Amino acid sequence: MELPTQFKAKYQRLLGAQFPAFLQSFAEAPQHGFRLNPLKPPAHPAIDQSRPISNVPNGYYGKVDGKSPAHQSGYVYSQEPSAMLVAEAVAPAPGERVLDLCAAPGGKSTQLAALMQNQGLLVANEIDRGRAKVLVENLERFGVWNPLILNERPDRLSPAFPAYFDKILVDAPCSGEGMFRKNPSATTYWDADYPAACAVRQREILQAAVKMLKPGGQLVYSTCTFAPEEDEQIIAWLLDQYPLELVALDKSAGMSDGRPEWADGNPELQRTLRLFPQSFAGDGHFIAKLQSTATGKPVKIRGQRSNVGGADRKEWQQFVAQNLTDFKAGSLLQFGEQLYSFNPEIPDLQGLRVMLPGTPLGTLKKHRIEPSYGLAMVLRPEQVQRTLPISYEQWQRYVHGDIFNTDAELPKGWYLLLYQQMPVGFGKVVNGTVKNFFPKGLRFQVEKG
Ligand SMILES: C[S@@+](CC[C@H](N)C(=O)[O-])C[C@H]1O[C@@H](n2cnc3c(N)ncnc32)[C@H](O)[C@@H]1O
Repeated sequence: MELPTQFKAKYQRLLGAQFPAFLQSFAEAPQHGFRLNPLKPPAHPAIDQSRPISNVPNGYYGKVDGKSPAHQSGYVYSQEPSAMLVAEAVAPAPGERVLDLCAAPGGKSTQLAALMQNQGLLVANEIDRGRAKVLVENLERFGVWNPLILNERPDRLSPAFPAYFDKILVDAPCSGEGMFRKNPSATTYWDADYPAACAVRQREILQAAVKMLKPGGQLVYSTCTFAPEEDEQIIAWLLDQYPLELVALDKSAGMSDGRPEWADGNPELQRTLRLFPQSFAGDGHFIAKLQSTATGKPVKIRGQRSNVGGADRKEWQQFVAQNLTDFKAGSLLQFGEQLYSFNPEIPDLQGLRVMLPGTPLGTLKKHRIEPSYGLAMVLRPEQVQRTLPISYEQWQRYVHGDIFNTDAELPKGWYLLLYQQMPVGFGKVVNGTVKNFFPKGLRFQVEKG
């Protein structure tokens, strides 16, 4: 790979003796990783789990097929190995209010939800609408319960969530130097001034983030760049501007301390974490964890109210009685024909660009409900009255959007389709045929191997 001359000169100066190994790392193949999903009941997809990633309980080196049943049903999530350490640094507890401010495509949000054991409130925001759609798909497939997914600028978000969150992650847009070997085209828009330009945007995002942090809450900031302007220098600025202090991050073999000498010399900057590809098997990353030392009372905000009328509520209750067992939705919300379960802790959504207010339950049709894919993704097989095990060939037909035949004796109704015990979506059985309800926008063809 051809690295920009000024990039090489900069890191030769900063890294000194470590520079040759750093440079050599760009010639090596990028690492791949995946996480198993602890929110889903244990299944045994044939996935090689022989190479665990340090400090990431469900993370492994290796590649998973994006067109496999394990991926489609949300049992695995592909993610770059270094990136997995970020959510581990956030370490949210079940029940907390957590914001992932720059969230798409959703690697860290899915991991945060897993660490929260689907309890509490996860707000995932993404400024870019196209990317926010992918975020919705990924959180839905992973089975995240009642996530609030927004498509907002950070400065428009902060008035809605004043001093609200226990934990905030800012996985900032950055110059992406740490990903050059995975994405060599990123080198073409790099120039010596690019990191400083990125830092301006990072400070704007952080100004909004700090306003949303509860007194005593924690903020994690991460980038996938080596640039001190976007890493230690941003943290030095935060410490200077706000009542925040650095929390030391756990480091195991191959993980490095932050470099105070690359910012204002504050020795506390060593508490941040750097991942260099010459010493850690993953891309370049920087992570810092800050604790608010502010004091103050929580601000009262107006909560979102349920807007579902008696008849539609009854329709949903009837669907539950006829199809589910031991399932409790949160508060109910209706957008158009769509019915959602939402977390009653969320603020009034008026004026916010909402991508998903919670878990999609179904579409309200005349006197019936069509269950959604999102509902299938949060259900365990034992929570459904009728399940239908399907073969690999039937699964291929299902994700392609085709109908397929089944036992002609099966009673008519909604069935949660299971491939090797993994729920893959709903189908409606009518006279020995399984009608396909796999969402049109997600359909794909599995290539013949
Ligand atoms: C490093 S990526 C996030 C990756 C994500 N956290 C994950 O783990 O999948 C940074 C994100 O910030 C978004 N972004 C770009 N400009 C932004 C801005 N001004 N404010 C907030 N987010 C921004 C980008 O669209 C991008 O999705």
